[in-house]
Amino acid sequence: MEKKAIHFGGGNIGRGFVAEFLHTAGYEVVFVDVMDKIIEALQSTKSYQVTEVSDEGESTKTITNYRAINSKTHEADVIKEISTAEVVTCAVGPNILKFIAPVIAKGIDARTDPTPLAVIACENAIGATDTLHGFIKDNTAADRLDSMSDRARFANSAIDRIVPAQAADAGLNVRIEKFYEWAVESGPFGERGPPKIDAIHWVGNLEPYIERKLFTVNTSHATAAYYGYNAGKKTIAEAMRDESIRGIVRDVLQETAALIVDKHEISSTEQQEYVETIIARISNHYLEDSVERVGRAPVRKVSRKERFIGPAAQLAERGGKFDSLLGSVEMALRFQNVEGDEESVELAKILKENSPADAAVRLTGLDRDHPLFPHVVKVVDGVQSDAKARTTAHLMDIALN
Ligand SMILES: NC(=O)C1=CN([C@@H]2O[C@H](COP(=O)(O)OP(=O)(O)OC[C@H]3O[C@@H](n4cnc5c(N)ncnc54)[C@H](O)[C@@H]3O)[C@@H](O)[C@H]2O)C=CC1
Ligand SMILES: O=P(O)(O)OC[C@H]1O[C@](O)(CO)[C@@H](O)[C@@H]1O
Repeated sequence: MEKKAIHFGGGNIGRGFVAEFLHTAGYEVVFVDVMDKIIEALQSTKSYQVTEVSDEGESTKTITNYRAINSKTHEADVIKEISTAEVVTCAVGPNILKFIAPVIAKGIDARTDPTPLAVIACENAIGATDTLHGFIKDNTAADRLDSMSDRARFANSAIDRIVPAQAADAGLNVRIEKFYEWAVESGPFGERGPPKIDAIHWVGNLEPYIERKLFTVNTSHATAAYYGYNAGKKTIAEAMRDESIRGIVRDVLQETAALIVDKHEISSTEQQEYVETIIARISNHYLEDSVERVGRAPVRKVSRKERFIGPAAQLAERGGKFDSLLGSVEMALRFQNVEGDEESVELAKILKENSPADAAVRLTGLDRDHPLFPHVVKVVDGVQSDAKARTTAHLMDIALN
């Protein structure tokens, strides 16, 4: 029988990365999404194209052998598919995991296949599969929990490929960078071993991979996005052409490199080479990547385990330098009320309605006695004071005219 993988989220990374590699590995891919437009497009086509863009030119692959189900309207079909699949992946965004968990839980519960399902969340977050697993357990009957590992195994992953927003007329086709990295824990699959997916680099310990990726790629990318946005730049490539922003990105990466080299078995030479690769990748002018896309969801991005506070907190605990990271936090806090980004509206509200210390707790989740906390409060205070000064100036303007 043909191998089958169920993938939640038919968006950019879903179509342009996960499905591409599942397809190459010989899987039939069943996309699950809640967006009618994406589902209808996937149901009414037999193929779409993934085009890699780099200095070396363009190369296109055709993806076929897929189906699509709308989980909003056809939940029972999704459950049935999961009950007979080998793999479930998702790329829906870390905040959506709780919404896809109930249907996955039902699909897992309905399994009779002796080989456990492999569940791999492909989100930009530390321990995203563990988070999903937690929600799945919450949606499983208590008397079925002990035997769940007979029906499913859960492996965390680190996923890296820049897939910008696509042109309005692109349809299902995706333009992406050539570079990719997909590291997944092998341990959860035990003696039976993980599924055969050649693009995956199976690793015993994921922490060095996910921390190196999140605290280098995503820290630098988001730094360029927030500084770029506040300087009126349109794209990441444009921000990176600005010498001062490029210098700041390098300063931030020096701080995270110190942590990565100190904490993991990665030499400073190796980390420096990685940094150079990442700077070249995020400067790629072949990808039209807007500062708004890369800066999206600022509340998530300033949270405790994420790309700025995560490394800054660890550096503060180790007596390291973290002031450039605080600069990125400040710029992230200034990413407010951006059109189409709900979290940027929520961020503005939190900053308006709370004292500096309370806003710092709500946004970063840092304990008040953490060594980083007073530094973050100072940054929050500065951003709030600027906002108040701008409001006062605006009101005076209205009164005078
Ligand atoms: N775009 C990129 O360069 C990269 C993105 N990622 C991660 O991949 C994830 C997805 O990112 P993108 O593909 O860029 O976003 P996207 O917005 O293009 O795709 C997300 C998809 O999830 C779908 N979705 C939302 N709620 C759903 C639900 N309840 N059930 C099923 N589908 C649902 C959306 O309709 C959309 O099609 C995020 O966690 C992101 O951090 C990771 C590495 C690179
Ligand atoms: O939703 P997030 O965390 O911004 O995830 C997407 C990010 O991941 C990256 O692909 C890096 O792997 C960036 O291109 C992109 O900004």
